[in-house]
Formats: sequence, structure tokens, C-alpha cells
Amino acid sequence: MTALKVALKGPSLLLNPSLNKGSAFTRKEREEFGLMGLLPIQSNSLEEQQNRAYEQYQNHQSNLSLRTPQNWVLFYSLIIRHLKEMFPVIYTPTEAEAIANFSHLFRRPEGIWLSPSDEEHMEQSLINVMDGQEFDLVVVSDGEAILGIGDQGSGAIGISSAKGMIYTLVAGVDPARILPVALDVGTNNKDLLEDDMYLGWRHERMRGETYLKFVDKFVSLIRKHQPNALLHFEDFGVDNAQKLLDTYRDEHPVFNDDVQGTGAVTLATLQAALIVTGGKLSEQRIISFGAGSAGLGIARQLRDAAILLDGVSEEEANKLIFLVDKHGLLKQGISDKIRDGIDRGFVRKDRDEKDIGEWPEGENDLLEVIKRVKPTVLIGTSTVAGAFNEEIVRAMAEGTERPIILPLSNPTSKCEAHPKDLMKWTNGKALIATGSPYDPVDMPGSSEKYEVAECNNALVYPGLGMGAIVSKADRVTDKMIVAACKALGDMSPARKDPKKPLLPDFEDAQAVNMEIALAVVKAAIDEGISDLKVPEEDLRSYLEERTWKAEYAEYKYDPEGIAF
Ligand SMILES: NC(=O)C1=CN([C@@H]2O[C@H](COP(=O)(O)OP(=O)(O)OC[C@H]3O[C@@H](n4cnc5c(N)ncnc54)[C@H](O)[C@@H]3O)[C@@H](O)[C@H]2O)C=CC1
Ligand SMILES: CC(=O)C(=O)O
Ligand SMILES: [Mg+2]
Repeated sequence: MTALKVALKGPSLLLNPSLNKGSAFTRKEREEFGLMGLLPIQSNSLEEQQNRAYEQYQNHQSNLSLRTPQNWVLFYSLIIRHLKEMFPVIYTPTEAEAIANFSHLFRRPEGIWLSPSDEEHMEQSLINVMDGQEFDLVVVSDGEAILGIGDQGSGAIGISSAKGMIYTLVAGVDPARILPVALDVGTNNKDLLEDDMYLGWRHERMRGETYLKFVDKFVSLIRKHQPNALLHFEDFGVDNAQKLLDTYRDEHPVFNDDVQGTGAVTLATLQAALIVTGGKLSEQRIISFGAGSAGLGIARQLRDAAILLDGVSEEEANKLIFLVDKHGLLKQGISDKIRDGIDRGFVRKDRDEKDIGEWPEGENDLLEVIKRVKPTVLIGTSTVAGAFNEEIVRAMAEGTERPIILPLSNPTSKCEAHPKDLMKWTNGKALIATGSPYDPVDMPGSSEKYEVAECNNALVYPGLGMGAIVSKADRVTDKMIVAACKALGDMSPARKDPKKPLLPDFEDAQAVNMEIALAVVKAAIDEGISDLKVPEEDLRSYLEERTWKAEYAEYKYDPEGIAF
């Protein structure tokens, strides 16, 4: 193996998470890099370091200490070794707690914060953090709708970081080539504004034209300094998520995870469930409870898939979906309460399909909608914990043999239902997937346990993004997303055995995302938006060669070598 040329020495090397090996520096490296005396005398293997770190992790009072790692190889290799156990700690549900307490837990900076109060320094701030380096990926959040915990102001950096870490863990995007960004545009979260320790801009959240101009300046600077970087939008508020995606998606490779990633993972889940129940997508009656970024993203993805796969018209496809938000069913009679930006095609007529008939005047709640629609699929992205209660679920189970129920709100404390209750109330008939992880649950009438699939965009976006990065596609297109979706759906364990979970386990997330990335690269080439000239049979090894591995390289000092 050829040695890596490294330009940093002494404490600067130990403080650089990309190059730091901690106690794994060899005696030879310690002498060459001015590290003698800066580390205890023993030299460890990566495995020995992992064992120590795991012991510390197990003994630690709080899992929140896992933030801001000081040695990336150790950090990522440890999590990969215990993926299933540790994934929820760096992601949902623990990440929500870490973000909510961001200003209290803050120790070391990560990524970059950009704020309107320092707008004149925006370009220089980016130049400072980029330090002449090229990035493959920029993950940005403005913190308005973090998971289901709402406005978290400058704590947004936590979700940008976590989503970036998952790109590395699951798809092998080089962590040194990922830039997490928080757009600190103020907050309307009173608790934060009243907290003396709050580290963000103490200002009400910026809205309207000034907000859009600020974001536009940021996107223009990214396009200027990092013209090839994939721009991933995360946890923007519902009024901005789709708008920003529509504004930039034809200009630059951009991706909104809550809209597109959630749509993709949910479609893959549903396709697997339909193999078990034996129906076509276009024959379903689907209720999407919560019509925000995720709920609408899912509705659009399902509608588009019904058109593409089952050949139905757009009008027919729109009618498959019943959107229920906080004012009940979105129907003509409550038009004044329906947010701008919701596709009018999803708004139901006051007199609906034959067997549904006239909707009662006023607001029609979820129970009313369930009783009339007799849905086969119920999806939750409402952030309302326990919304799928016993009455609702039993009413659904009366109208369909195998109810497909997907309570997707995160973190666990916001989930619409606990899978064990769904199993109980449907007498073991429900097909379930959730947004956060759950332990297997009892199945009434069976000695076996039901493994609940985790229907979280993290199972699909890393491979999708990696595919976009490696193919150097100049946009992220619907066809690339459909390819990702299909690749994921094809790997569903339920396809082979209906008792198995609807999606592959997160334990297998790396292998799964390799297939997704491959499918996305092929789709980009087929669509003519990638100039990659690699024969199809070599694409897998091409992709593997570009996958970052959590392994140490041997170092050799060179003043012209790498320093980041
Ligand atoms: N499993 C997954 O992969 C994903 C899960 N999510 C989860 O979905 C939830 C929503 O996320 P976003 O769509 O980004 O947020 P959002 O704020 O854009 O949407 C939430 C929607 O729920 C509606 N809502 C609020 N109270 C309601 C009520 N009582 N009844 C019906 N609807 C109500 C809101 O009006 C809004 O339209 C969050 O918990 C988030 O963690 C989001 C993205 C991916
Ligand atoms: C999974 C995700 O993106 C969310 O809960 O917002
Ligand atoms: Mg999200």
C-alpha cells in the first residue's frame, strides 16, 4: 500500500478528525510527525481502539456524547461494527434530543453557520471553511422543521451533520468532502429565544422575499465555489421545502430529502406490502395523515408511480390519495384553510366517488375519512403522537383484510402509533413500517415475532446521493429517484416471505445502498445527464473504488501533502 502524503504535524495532526489516528499512530509515524510524548507510549490497532471506544460508549451516562468525533476512522468503523445498535444514537431518536439541547451540549464547531446578521461575510465564511478544498456534498438545513420537533434555530447544524454522517456510514461518501451547513435565519421557538445559553441569532424567523433572497445568495455561492457538489436540503419548513426544490432542481444537482427521499422509501415499502396483499398501486385507497413536506412528497411520489407503473391518468392517480391535515380532509369545502403550495389535484370534491358520496360540511376528521373511504393504506407524517388510536385502527381493519399502516413521524415520541398496538388492534393482520426503529412485536395468533421495517429516508438517500455524486449528474431527476426506489423495493425481504419485514434491515444498509447507488448511476447514464464513460460491467468496481472506507492508511510526511 502506498503511504498517504500528509502535511500536518504535532498537535495540529491530532486535532484534525480526518487525519487523526490517536493511539493508533505507529512509533515510526510518531517520530516522523512530531508526536513523541503527545500520546501514551502504547500503540493500538484500530480494533483495540474500537474496543476501548465501545467500552466508553457502554459506560457513558448519556448517548449524546457521541457528537463531534475527533477521529473519523475510529468513529465510523466503530459504528459500522455496531450499526444496528448505534445508528439510533447518531440519528433518530437520540439526535432529536441532541438538537433540542444543542446550545447546552455545544463543545466544538462542526460545519458552518450562516446568518443574515452577518450576510456581508457570507462568502468569506464559506471560503474560510472550504479552505480551498473541493466538496462532493453540501447538506443544508434552516432548522424550521427538524424531524417532528419543529423549529430548532441554529441547532439545525445537528441534522445537517447527522445526515452527512449517514452518507459516510451507509454509502461511503468521504467525510472530508461533506460540508454540513446551518442557515441561521432566526427562530420562532420561544424556549430557545428565552434561553440564556442559546447560541443562534436571537431574532424572529426570517420569511418571504428576504428569506428567499438570503437562500438564493447561499445557493449561488455554493454553485460558484463548489459547482459539482450535490446540494441536499433537510428539514426546511413546509412553505419552503418544495418551493426551493422547484427553484433549483433544473439548475444544479439538488435533492430535498423530506420530500423526495421520504417519497422514495415509502413507495418502496408500499410496493413490497402490495406483493403481500396482492393488489396494484392504482387499486389502493391511501390516506396520508399530515400534508406537510413529507406527506406531500409521499403523495406526489405515489401518484407519479401509479401513472408510470399502472398507466392511469393523472386525474385518476390523484384520486387514489386522501390528504388529511389539521383541518381534516383537504376538500373543496375548506379551500380557505388549504395552504398554498398543495397540489390542487389532491383536493377532494365535496361530492366524492360514488361509494363515498357527499362529505359532511365543515371539517372531516381522520375517523370520519377512514369510515367512508375504507382505506387500504394509512400513512402518518403528522407529528401527532398516538393519532392512530384504537378506534381509528379498528375502523380501518373493518374495511380491509390486510391494513398497511405506516406511522412515519419521528422521533419515537411523535410516532402516530406503537407497532405492538397496531398488531393487537388488527389481530395480527397489519403490515407495518415506522419512521424510527422499534423492537420486534408480538403477532396475535402466532408464536413468531413481527420485525417492523424502518421506513426512513436514511435507507435510500445515501445511495441515491452517492449515485448522483459518482455519476457527476448535473441534476437529480425523477428517473434517478425511481431507480433508487425500485432497487430498494427489489431487496424487500417481504417479497420472498410475507411474514418478513417490508424493507431490508438497517444492519444491511451498506449493501443495500451500494445497489441503490449503482442503479442511480445507471439511470443517470441512460438519461444522458452523466458523462461517465465506464462500461456497464465495470460500474460496480468503479463505484467501490470511490467508496470511502473507515481504515487507516500509512502516513508519510510531505509539506506538499494533504492538510485537511
Ligand atoms: N420516516 C421518514 O423517513 C420521515 C419522517 N418524517 C417525519 O414526518 C413528520 C413531518 O415532517 P415534515 O413533513 O417535514 O413536517 P411538516 O411540518 O412539513 O408537516 C407536518 C404536517 O402535519 C400537519 N399536522 C399538524 N398537526 C396535525 C394534526 N393534528 N392532524 C393532522 N395533521 C397535522 C401539519 O399541518 C403539517 O402539514 C415529522 O415527524 C418527521 O420526523 C419526515 C421525513 C421523513
Ligand atoms: C427522517 C427525516 O428526514 C425526518 O424525520 O425529518
Ligand atoms: Mg428530515
